[in-house]
Amino acid sequence: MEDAQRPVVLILGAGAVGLALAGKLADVADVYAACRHRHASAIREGGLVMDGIWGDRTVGTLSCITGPAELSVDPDLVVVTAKGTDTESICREYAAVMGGRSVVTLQNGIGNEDRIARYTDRIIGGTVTTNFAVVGPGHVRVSSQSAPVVLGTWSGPADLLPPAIDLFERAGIPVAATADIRAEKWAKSLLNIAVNPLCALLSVQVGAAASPHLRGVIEGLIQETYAVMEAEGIRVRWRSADEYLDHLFGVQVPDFSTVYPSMYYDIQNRRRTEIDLLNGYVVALGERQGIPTPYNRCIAGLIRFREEGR
Ligand SMILES: NC(=O)c1ccc[n+]([C@@H]2O[C@H](COP(=O)([O-])OP(=O)(O)OC[C@H]3O[C@@H](n4cnc5c(N)ncnc54)[C@H](O)[C@@H]3O)[C@@H](O)[C@H]2O)c1
Ligand SMILES: CC(C)(CO)[C@@H](O)C(=O)[O-]
Repeated sequence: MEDAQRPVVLILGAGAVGLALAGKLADVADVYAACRHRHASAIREGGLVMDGIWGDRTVGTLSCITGPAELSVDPDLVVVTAKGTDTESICREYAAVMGGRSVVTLQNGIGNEDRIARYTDRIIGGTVTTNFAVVGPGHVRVSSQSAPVVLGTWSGPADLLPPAIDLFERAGIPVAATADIRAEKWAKSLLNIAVNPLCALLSVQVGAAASPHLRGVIEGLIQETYAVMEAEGIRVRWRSADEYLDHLFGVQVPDFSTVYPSMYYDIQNRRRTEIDLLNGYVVALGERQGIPTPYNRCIAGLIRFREEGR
């Protein structure tokens, strides 16, 4: 980044995660948020309203754009926070801006970095284990957090990562670097595979995962995911499905017990979900490896049924 003190950051697909991030980064960077008209007009009029654990405040210094023609500067860093269903379309729309730039993705699921790689070869993969929700136009809430943001180089030179870590740190966002971002993406996906589709299907908060009625389903989802990860040579910090399930039920479910996961809002708002990047991805890899994945296949089928608006 040219000016380490006040870089220019472009957030692509600013909704719950992207607007909250933009609000924090605006303290230390000139931030442009590519978002929809309803957010852009509310923020231009009254600023971005944030509440929750990242602070209650109104941010008046955030610039919103609704298309690349409105961007008058060259960003030092691009951060993709669109849903995985929109990765391809938003990258295509902003292709001229992304070319050759350093791009961070904070999206859930597996496969976004490979799509972004069609537009730049300087990619930082990331995970964010925090709950964000859109309260209304130009208003976001950050409710709970279970781990720092984790960033790691996906492709590109060794000097790509430190400025991004430094930027997040200066903005007051808890962040850690990893040498194995591919494993980290899977480690984060375990939580989303376990709770996102169930909470979306049942219209319940994450705490419902502790119910003994759901426990067997979640165990099945995670055991299958571990079998597929093992066949693919992916090793995460929890060495076995049981070790992860202890963390899930002992730490993550309590941390997020009173919030809805992002997929819940997609089903409520009749939008496509990220199921193909989560449970659907496990099913596809299972087919490739000859590993049966009936729990994930069932859950993915139920979500696809709901995506059809039924
Ligand atoms: N919400 C959470 O708590 C949470 C936590 C961790 C990770 N994530 C992940 O972060 C990503 C974003 O999630 P979210 O909850 O912020 O989703 P969101 O739907 O609230 O925000 C994405 C925004 O991008 C906008 N968008 C899409 N294409 C666009 C375009 N071409 N131009 C302008 N705007 C465009 C959408 O309209 C939407 O407002 C997902 O991968 C999600 O799984 C979410
Ligand atoms: C951490 C998480 C489950 C909490 O909201 C998030 O990844 C989500 O909503 O997808």
